[in-house]
Amino acid sequence: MDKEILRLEKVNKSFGGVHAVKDISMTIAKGELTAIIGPNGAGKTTIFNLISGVYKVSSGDIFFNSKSLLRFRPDQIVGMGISRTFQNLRLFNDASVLENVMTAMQQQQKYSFFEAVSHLGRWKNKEKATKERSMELLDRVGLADRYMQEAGTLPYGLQRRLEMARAIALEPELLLLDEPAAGMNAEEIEQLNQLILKIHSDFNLTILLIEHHMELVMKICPHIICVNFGAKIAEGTPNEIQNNKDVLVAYLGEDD
Ligand SMILES: Nc1ncnc2c1ncn2[C@@H]1O[C@H](COP(=O)(O)OP(=O)(O)OP(=O)(O)O)[C@@H](O)[C@H]1O
Repeated sequence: MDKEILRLEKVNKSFGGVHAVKDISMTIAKGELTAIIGPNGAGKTTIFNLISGVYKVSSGDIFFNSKSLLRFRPDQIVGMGISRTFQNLRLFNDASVLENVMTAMQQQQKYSFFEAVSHLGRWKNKEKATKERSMELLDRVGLADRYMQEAGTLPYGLQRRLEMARAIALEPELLLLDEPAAGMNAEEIEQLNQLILKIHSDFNLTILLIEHHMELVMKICPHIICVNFGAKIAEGTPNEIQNNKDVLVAYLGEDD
């Protein structure tokens, strides 16, 4: 395996009586495009919430670039190089597409209000540079022609695209995508697959994505991990996963 970027070691998470994540271990190599799949309620989003520091593990450890993440807050974890999207979009609906990306980019640059007022000239230059870089990013994700539009008025598929642009604006090494295809039609999903492949190579990212629908990830993710009832039940290539008995059983009876 190439150099490891993320490792989960025997991670457990319980909410009262619900054992949502059971003894999960996994290793993601730098530059990989990996999917975590599993039926509804399998524990996928909880795994993301543990990696991004939203929840604390009940036991086990999570390493990013060989450093344990357990004592860091979510904002510190973003600063270390992990950003994410959410199943339920978190955009500034009344702000423009460009402003949405600029806000994320400025968060990453971390310049304070005092710096802004005391170095007005420099701040203006930064503002200009941020705007240019945001436009470049919007161009890469195919939203440049919509930059003035209010985010909330974009078609749903494009709102998901914008949310991805905001996550990329935080300049992550590892990008976590939480069900990026949720609510999309077949054509939007095909476009999304192309976009994920493009940002993966354009931005030199490691991508870990969660998906409920197995067939969506088969085309684009060479490394797939399947979870069910909180535990890892299979890991391998699309071909190995497709032919894994436990995976087929986990998905049997699923009607959507
Ligand atoms: N904050 C919480 N409090 C209590 N239980 C929770 C909490 N978050 C998740 N759970 C429970 O943990 C289990 C796993 O949920 P999780 O959302 O991680 O599954 P999922 O695989 O992401 O499902 P989906 O595909 O429906 O999003 C479920 O039984 C869920 O009800």
